[in-house]
Amino acid sequence: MTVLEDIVAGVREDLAVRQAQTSLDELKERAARLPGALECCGRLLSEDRVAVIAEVKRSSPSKGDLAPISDPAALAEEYARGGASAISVLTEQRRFGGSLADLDAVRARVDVPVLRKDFVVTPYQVWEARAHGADLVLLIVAALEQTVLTSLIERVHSLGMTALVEAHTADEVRRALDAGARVVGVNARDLKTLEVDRSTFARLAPLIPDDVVRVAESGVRGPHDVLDYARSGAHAVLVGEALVTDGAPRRSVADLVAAGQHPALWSVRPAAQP
Ligand SMILES: O=P(O)(O)OC[C@@H](O)[C@@H](O)c1c[nH]c2ccccc12
Repeated sequence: MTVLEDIVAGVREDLAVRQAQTSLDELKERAARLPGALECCGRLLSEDRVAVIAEVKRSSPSKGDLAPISDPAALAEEYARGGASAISVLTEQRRFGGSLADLDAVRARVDVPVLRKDFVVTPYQVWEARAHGADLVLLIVAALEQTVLTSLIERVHSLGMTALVEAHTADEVRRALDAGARVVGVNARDLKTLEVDRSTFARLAPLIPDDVVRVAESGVRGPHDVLDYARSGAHAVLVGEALVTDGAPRRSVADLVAAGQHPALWSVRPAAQP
């Protein structure tokens, strides 16, 4: 069994417990009472800077506990003040220590778009995301059959949210695009082995057309990695560990945002020139 299969098996067990507690109709009623999801593609596609998506991440299967996050909403607020374009909240419990309560807390505090980061394999989880105020939902190509991927993307979009469709290989990028993804994330980490290879984004980005948002995920240690990803065509970067393990999240995000506006990017991003 790969790490990914193992995680998804645990997610399905936890999901069965929640489904027994909260019916789909209840989720739909909750979702109907909320303001609509925020538009995300335009924000992330802005041509004059690289958008930073900052992640609330307590632990990871590869590193174990990363940081004690006593107040996820306060952390998210610091990210937003530092200039984050969106906040990613891990809601997977067993390996990442997250929860829907973390998503609720963050949603209540910030005005920027919020991403539900989990191993979504059923429409119920998409409704959950919306009922808890998410604007974006992660869908991992490697965890989904093509027909399921296509229908989950349609479901996310039909609820007014945006799907961040994650790929790690050329074949997965093609599947994401075939399935209708408007935002494609290239994860430098192979979820089957947990190994990180930062060159993955540069190899796969050319397969993603310009009107699709290209997100570089994982492995950003600091501003130089943002610059590298941006030079390879990233519209946005998704950063977790480096932000939660450093004591100054607002400044760290601001440094990444500044790197994404660096003059060295003017040649690859003509629209950024003054
Ligand atoms: O902590 P990092 O290396 O900055 O990575 C963040 C994010 O990309 C990573 O958490 C992630 C990317 N895809 C995922 C899918 C599930 C869980 C987690 C992830």
